Formats: sequence, C-alpha cells, structure tokens
Amino acid sequence: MPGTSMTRVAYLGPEGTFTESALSTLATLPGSPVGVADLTHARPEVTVATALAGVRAGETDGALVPLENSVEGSVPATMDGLAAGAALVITAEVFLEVSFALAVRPGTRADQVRTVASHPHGLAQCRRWLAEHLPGATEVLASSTAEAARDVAEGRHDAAVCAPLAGERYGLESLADPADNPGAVTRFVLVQQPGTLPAPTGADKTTVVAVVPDRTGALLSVLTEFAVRGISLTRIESRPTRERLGVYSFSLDCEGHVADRRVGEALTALHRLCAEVRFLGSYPRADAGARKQVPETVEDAAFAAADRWLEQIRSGG
Ligand SMILES: O=C(O)C(=O)Cc1ccccc1
Repeated sequence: MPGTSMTRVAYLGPEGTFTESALSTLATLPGSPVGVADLTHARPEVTVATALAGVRAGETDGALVPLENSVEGSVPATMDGLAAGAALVITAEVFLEVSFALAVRPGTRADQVRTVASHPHGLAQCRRWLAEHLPGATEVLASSTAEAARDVAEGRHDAAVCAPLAGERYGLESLADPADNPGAVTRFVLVQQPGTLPAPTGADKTTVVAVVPDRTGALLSVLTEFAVRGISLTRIESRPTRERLGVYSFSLDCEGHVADRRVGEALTALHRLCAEVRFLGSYPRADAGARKQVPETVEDAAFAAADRWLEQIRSGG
C-alpha cells in the first residue's frame, strides 16, 4: 500500500550494510511503503533467507534485500528465495551506488592481513585489487559486509571489505579503497506478502519467474509475447530448477504494470505457454528516466477500442 506507513521492516543486517543504506534511501522516496519513522525500529536480519522467512511468517511487514549488482549479477539467495516457497511480491526497488573500504583494526598493516572477509558480492567486486595487493590473503565469506566488519572488530578476521561507514561503525580504519569497478550499482527490493499491489504510476516494472518448457523455440515464444506487445525487458536470467539439468526457470523484469493491458496479456500468454509462472510483483521503477517509449498501439486505450470493435462484430452489429 503505497503511502501507508509500514511498522515492521527487516533488512539484511547487521547495522552498516549497504542494504541498511538503501533502506534509508527507500524511506525518503515519495509514496514509499516504508516511512522515515519506520527506520528507528527496522530489524536487522542475519541472512536473506531469514529476512524472507520473517515476512512469510508475518513477523515483519516487509524486508529489504539485495537482488542484483551491476558487476556481479544476481544475488542467488534472493532470486531463489523468491522463486520457491510461499509467494512473496516485490513492492518497491532502490538503486544504490556502492563504494568499499578495506577495513582493519587500528594499527594493522597490510602485510599483517591473512584473512579478508566480506559478502560474496563484496569480495567479487574487489577480486582484482585483492589479488594484486594481498595475494597471500585468504578470502572468507560472511553473510554481509557489515557482518564481516564486526568479525574483524571482534578479532575473527584481519580485514573486511565493507562500506566505509560500516568500518567506522565497528571502530575499524580503512587501509585502501579496494573496488575494481568504481560506480558499481546494487539494486535492492522490498518484499512483502501478496495482497499489496502498488498502484500503477506510469513508470513501473513487473517481475516474473517462468519455468520454460524443454522444447525447441520455447524461450523464443516467451520472449515474443513481450516483443509483440511493445514491452521491453530490463533483465532476464536463467536459474536451475533443481529438478534436472536442462530444465530452467527464467527470472525476468519487464517494463509496465500488471494493471496495463499489454503486460496483463503477456503474462496470461506466459501462463498458457509455461509449466509454471510466478508473479513477483509490479512496482514503481526507481530508474524511471531509463524507460522506453511505449507505442500507442499497445496502450490501454488501443486495447479497449479493439475490444469494442470485436464485441460489435460478435453481437452482429
Ligand atoms: O552485505 C551488504 O552490505 C549488503 O547489503 C549486500 C551487498 C554486498 C555487496 C555489495 C552490495 C550489496
């Protein structure tokens, strides 16, 4: 429910994650389901899985989780967590430019760093830098960048790849900026129980997961349903269904809202073509400036005029 203040929101924690920063951004967006007042009691979760489980159990009204990154691609825990289990929907998205620090306990020198901890996406975005500057150090996976910073503060690891602010939050100091790709952007999504469908804004995105049949041309048929209706896809990727090799589910984002005729019709076509289609939400797009022009021929008015014409023919008029 856009504009309605949500009381209980969770995020991938602990304090100091990129997700927490993204949550602060989300709270300031007009019409956001999360209000600034909700930040004071936002609940940090240890993993994406527990954050989603909390929403499913009704313990929280929503959870903000990372979905994909411009350097490393999708966050499998989020993609798979949304594709399986009780239905959840995305009700908002946020983009955040991420920058990194190599955070250590004060006084630690680079030549003393034996272990570097971070979220897999943090390590992946600094891999070249780490290979060049700390070739002997072992990478350790943490559930988040801030969790890694806390581990360093508590002496479990020597360095963390985390947000500069997270390093400060845990009393660490930065040895370097280890990012391989300055300007990397991460996309976060607010996930809620179904029943909350944000109203169309005119610049929306829709997310679905479809299990495409193991048939020649099946994926082309799916893509065609979007193309013929002038709907632009903004992301598509395949994930294993875990059934057997060769059967994939495709996760995709397209422009438009399920309330738009063209999008609704594309989704019903997918329902006819695919073994399984899961609707994962329609929500205002955070990068509204990037949207494509929609041809008049696929606007709702054109569909309505065509409906009237067909009705006339059928009623013998
Ligand atoms: O671990 C974090 O801080 C997150 O929010 C996930 C993440 C990790 C690395 C890059 C972007 C987001």
